Amino acid sequence: MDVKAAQRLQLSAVVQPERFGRRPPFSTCRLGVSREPQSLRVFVSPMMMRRRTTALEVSSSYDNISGMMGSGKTTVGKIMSQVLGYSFCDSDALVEEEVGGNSVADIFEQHGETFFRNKETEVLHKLSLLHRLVISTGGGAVMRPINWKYMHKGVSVWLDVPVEALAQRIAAVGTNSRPLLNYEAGDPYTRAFMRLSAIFEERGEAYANANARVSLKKIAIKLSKRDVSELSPTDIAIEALEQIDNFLKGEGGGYAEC
Ligand SMILES: Nc1ncnc2c1ncn2[C@@H]1O[C@H](COP(=O)(O)OP(=O)(O)O)[C@@H](O)[C@H]1O
Ligand SMILES: O=C(O)C1=C[C@@H](OP(=O)(O)O)[C@@H](O)[C@H](O)C1
Repeated sequence: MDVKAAQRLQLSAVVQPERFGRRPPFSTCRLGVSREPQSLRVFVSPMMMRRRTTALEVSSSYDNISGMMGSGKTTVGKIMSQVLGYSFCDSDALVEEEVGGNSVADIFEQHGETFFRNKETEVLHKLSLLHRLVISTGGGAVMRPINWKYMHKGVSVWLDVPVEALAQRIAAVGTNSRPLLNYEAGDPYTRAFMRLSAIFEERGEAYANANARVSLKKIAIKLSKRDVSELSPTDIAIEALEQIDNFLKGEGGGYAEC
């Protein structure tokens, strides 16, 4: 994170902006690290556009981010982990590690989707036993109820990004690493758009199981941006942290939405 972005977050003494320049951007996790006490609390004073300095008290020490492929779970999750001083985990990367370093695309090709999904569930189970983590889950993790059992051990955040924006991002980077997207004909944008629309149709309700929904359309309105493409990952991370804060303050009181 650059210094300017850190300043916008108005980080407290606990998370010093100047530390961002010297530390690696985030620390990654490995499965099997020892547990830390659940009571450990992190106090951050980020925020916000309204120049309000709020103490964000994260009493849950495990946050997971869901959302469609390309929604920015990894990009935004790394920023969140840095702000919170947590480790960052990408569940896809852990599945790859468990399957001997094969890429997700190779795992799909060699073993099939069910094998991948079983490994993903195993990884989410293991991660749910750890603390002080921000986890970027694979986009399809929301489909299995058993995964929600694990994801609800912490606070879950849904990054809700319009399909058009997802398709633009994915068309820019290609579909090679995302096996569910790479077999439609047509130009890269149309291909991604068609597949993502169909997948979102199937999954929309499952994403809504998250504790907090971070809608990029709503953030764009709030920040007077013309379009969600004008939002930076930091804008989105800030909103996600605020939504977590809202959820924790009203815990038991339902869904947090921006
Ligand atoms: N807010 C954003 N604006 C523009 N591009 C973004 C944004 N967030 C992520 N991206 C880009 O979109 C692509 C997918 O992001 P990534 O974080 O890998 O998504 P996910 O982990 O949800 O699949 C990457 O190329 C990333 O640089
Ligand atoms: O949506 C999905 O079903 C998938 C999303 C991918 O993760 P990302 O969302 O990180 O791309 C990866 O887990 C796999 O390709 C399947």
